Amino acid sequence: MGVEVVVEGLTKSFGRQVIWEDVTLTLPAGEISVLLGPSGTGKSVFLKSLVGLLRPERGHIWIDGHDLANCGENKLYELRRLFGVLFQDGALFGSLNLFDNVAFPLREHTRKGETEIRKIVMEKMELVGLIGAEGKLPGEISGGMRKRAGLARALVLDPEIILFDEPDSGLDPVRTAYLNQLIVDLNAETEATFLIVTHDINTARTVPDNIGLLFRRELIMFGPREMLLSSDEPVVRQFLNARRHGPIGMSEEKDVSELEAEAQLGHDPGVLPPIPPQLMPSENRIRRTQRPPGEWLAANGVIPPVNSFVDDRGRNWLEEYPRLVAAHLNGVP
Ligand SMILES: Nc1ncnc2c1ncn2[C@@H]1O[C@H](COP(=O)(O)OP(=O)(O)OP(=O)(O)O)[C@@H](O)[C@H]1O
Repeated sequence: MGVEVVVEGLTKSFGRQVIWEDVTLTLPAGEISVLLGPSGTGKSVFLKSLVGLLRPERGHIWIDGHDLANCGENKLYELRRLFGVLFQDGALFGSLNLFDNVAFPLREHTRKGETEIRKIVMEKMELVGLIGAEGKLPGEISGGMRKRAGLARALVLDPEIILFDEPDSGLDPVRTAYLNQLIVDLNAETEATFLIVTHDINTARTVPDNIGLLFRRELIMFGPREMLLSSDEPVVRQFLNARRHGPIGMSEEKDVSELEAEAQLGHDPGVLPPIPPQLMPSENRIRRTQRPPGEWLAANGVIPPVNSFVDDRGRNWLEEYPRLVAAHLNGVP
């Protein structure tokens, strides 16, 4: 089971440029969270801060009772081993084949022998669907395969927390759909705590248990998927509807006069589309941390847009989900 990550009052600046201030959130153990935000709002800086590659000025990152933001180098080294990170381009060594790339952390950080290393590498290659490609160099394979190889390498030390920096960048929509399914399946399999930075709205709407949004140097909102997907907050609606109209401007936030001019022209960030069902693991499995659809909405008295939770086969997951759970309890595969 993954570990909980509690971020408290975190602030990061470079010189006089404040990137974000007073960020507070909890990544619940074993759950999938997504972090959204316009370009340049510091999402990558946030991921790097979580693994201790950057040191924030203020605040805490609590993991297993240790404050990663304020600990010494030895403790930091130990805590870092809880993490697996998938960097944007896979961050593979160009001169090593995929096998050696994936084996690298094992050879570097463990005393395991080559037989055991081979067993672990092949197991992870199989998880990401790369069996047969071990001998290829990163330059000989597609971007999607490089991402999967990067993912196999991120998994190789059995991390409790996995960070994904734009796993879908540069992928076509079909490959993105495959990768999203792989992410959900991996979460079911490993039960690690996941944090995904993405610009892909479909990924954000269907994959996570929780969504956060960075804007104006702060975390505007962080909470259950259904909370964000039913939010009235203009910046949330603008982002999730991918609209020009709303507080987010071309390169920075719009000022009050620009927003007033938009309002006079009747432009707004758009109405909320139906909440899609959450992507389920393959083979009708249920993730241990999965919340039933509609749970947050019902608990908070929020009525979702019509046609929410209906999938492309016309099945309503408010009815389908309890059936699936009942089938599991009865041992039906
Ligand atoms: N090491 C650094 N030194 C100085 N400034 C930095 C450093 N790393 C990042 N920045 C600045 O921090 C800001 C946030 O960058 P970051 O890459 O985290 O944004 P992002 O939200 O991930 O953007 P994108 O969505 O475009 O990938 C940028 O203005 C960037 O120039």
